Amino acid sequence: MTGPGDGDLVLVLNAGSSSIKLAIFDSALNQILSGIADGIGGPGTLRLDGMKSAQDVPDHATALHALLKALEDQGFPITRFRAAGHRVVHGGAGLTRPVRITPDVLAAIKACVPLAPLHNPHNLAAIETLAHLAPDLPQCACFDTAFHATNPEVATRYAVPPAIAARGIRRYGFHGISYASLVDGFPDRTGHPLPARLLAFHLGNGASICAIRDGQSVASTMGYSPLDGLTMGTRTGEIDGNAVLRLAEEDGITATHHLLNHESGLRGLSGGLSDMRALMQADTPEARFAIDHFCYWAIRHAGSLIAAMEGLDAIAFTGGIGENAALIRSRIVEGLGWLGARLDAAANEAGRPRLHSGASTVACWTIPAQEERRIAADALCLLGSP
Ligand SMILES: Nc1ncnc2c1ncn2[C@@H]1O[C@H](COP(=O)(O)OP(=O)(O)O)[C@@H](O)[C@H]1O
Ligand SMILES: CC(=O)OP(=O)(O)O
Ligand SMILES: [Mg+2]
Repeated sequence: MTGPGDGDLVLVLNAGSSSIKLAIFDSALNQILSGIADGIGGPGTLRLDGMKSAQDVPDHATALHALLKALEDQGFPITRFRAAGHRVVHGGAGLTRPVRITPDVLAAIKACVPLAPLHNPHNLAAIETLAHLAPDLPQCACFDTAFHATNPEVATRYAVPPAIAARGIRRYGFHGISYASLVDGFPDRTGHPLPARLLAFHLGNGASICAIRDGQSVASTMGYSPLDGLTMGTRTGEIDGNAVLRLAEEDGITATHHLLNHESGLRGLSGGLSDMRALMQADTPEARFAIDHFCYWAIRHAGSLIAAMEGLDAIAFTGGIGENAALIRSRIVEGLGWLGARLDAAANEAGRPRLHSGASTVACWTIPAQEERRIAADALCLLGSP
């Protein structure tokens, strides 16, 4: 089947820890279609351009195949695309720009699997599935770590001897495609130029904060892997290395890995719920404590990042929680009230772009994450004119 735009369509796949998002763009970056499989690991849903179907999505492979089948049913078989672009969460120290996928790049992404165990395997699986279905399709990768390549060494270095740092034991930072798209989209969304000191909260299943100074990342709450920093859906966030060593000694490495990455965070605190929407509806003391913990640590880490960029001009919220959960935004901004941040309650409830009241000395915004558009733009840039 052919149609308008054939030959210039780019398919973007964004595999997160609990969802796979998909989008199709033409060469002018118009979004032609979007889809998502979410709730992976349980009774999830599949949506393609608003059409929703409940579907059991036990794992990422099932979700990806279901999405590709739904695309084909809509007249978009894989052969219709000029290229595919992927979000790849960990690019290590070497992959700091978007790249065409080659065997060497694939090997470098594989080498980063231990650093992002909840993500890189799914990103790789998406690349390999498409390569199997369409061996001639050019594929590109954009890296969540890349935006943080501008962090000063003092921010990325752990206080370990040089030989250990040389083994790649350092902070990288993640959600960089989201932050890069936030920087790009800020003026259009807000009607204001990018402020000098912007604190960006990417709050989704994974969550982080980034200090953005003059458009560049100077510090992030995430470290060596996407486990560090804030309390997350199923990840601990910051935890003392000696506590990890004790758990590994007593329970073994596999069990400890599973505990820290899959059974902790909101899920561990609440006794089973990792999803913020579900937690906000569950009126139990455990659910309330999990929400308190999430907000408290977001506020505490925010303080550290504000210090790293020597003050604050504006705050931006993005990601599934940041864009949709008015309660969480208001709790976090209240916690930063000592800086002069004040919300307009009605604007916050309505999830408007501008959230701050006239009395606020800090501007507060919601900015939808546009990871897929950014990946498509980078892929088109790499491919050049058709
Ligand atoms: N209306 C809403 N209210 C509260 N939380 C929401 C809402 N919509 C989505 N979320 C939360 O956003 C999180 C998922 O964010 P998302 O950025 O899509 O995840 P991922 O990290 O998998 O990309 C979940 O905790 C979900 O409950
Ligand atoms: C890096 C990361 O945590 O990604 P996600 O929020 O998609 O899980
Ligand atoms: Mg995400």
